[in-house]
Amino acid sequence: MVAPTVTDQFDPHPGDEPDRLPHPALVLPPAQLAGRIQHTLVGQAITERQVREHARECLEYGFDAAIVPPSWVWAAQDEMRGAPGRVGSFIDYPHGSGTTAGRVAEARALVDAGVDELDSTVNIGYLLSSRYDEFAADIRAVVEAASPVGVKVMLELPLLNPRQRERCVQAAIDAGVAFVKNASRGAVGIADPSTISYLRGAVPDSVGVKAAGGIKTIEQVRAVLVAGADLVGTSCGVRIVTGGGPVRGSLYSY
Ligand SMILES: O=C[C@H](O)COP(=O)(O)O
Repeated sequence: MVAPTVTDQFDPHPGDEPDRLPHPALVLPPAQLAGRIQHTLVGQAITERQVREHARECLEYGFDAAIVPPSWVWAAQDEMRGAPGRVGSFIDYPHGSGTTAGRVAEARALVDAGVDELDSTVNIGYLLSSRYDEFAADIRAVVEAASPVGVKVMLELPLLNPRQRERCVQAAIDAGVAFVKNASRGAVGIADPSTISYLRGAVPDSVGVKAAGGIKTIEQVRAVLVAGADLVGTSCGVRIVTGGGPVRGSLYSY
């Protein structure tokens, strides 16, 4: 599930000294970074028409996956039937304050529905209450329920102090997550390169890093990829790769 790094797929001058080359994320045109973007549709009033349009956009621009609300996975899958696109969804979004039993049931239902990708909130309230065992057990339960689909956990790092960040990341690693993600959405905090770089340094190479939260420009995408992100989650994928289109996203809708 861990994607190869951007560097793996780009060698503009074979034989040159690698350290003399700019990072590929800085020089590739926006359309060629679409494969790093998880095209995300979140919100309270999402309609079938929007989900189907979102799935078509995923195919048209070559995004890594279309991420849609749990109840709409079937519609995205239907729209992408026969095409190589991948469909993902999210668990207990956006707050992560549901019961472990409910989150486990949601994970199982989504896996049974055939999702390719799963992002999960974590119960950050447990962590902030120093209930570390409950916090870790909840992540483990979701990871086990989702298997064999890997889980990306949204760690809500902007809400945590440095010690809490360490505990949070370690619990995710110990639970066997596939990816760590800095935050669930822009309303929690805008993804910034220093946080992504922290995450990249805190997890082993076998764990991917996804940057998300208020990413609305190609410059932001380039910056988080250079900082070590493997994937970028954003509600503004089309705008980012085309330079036009509406600004969307949880930053404004929550
Ligand atoms: O993983 C993707 C996030 O939900 C997108 O956050 P955003 O709505 O702030 O772009």
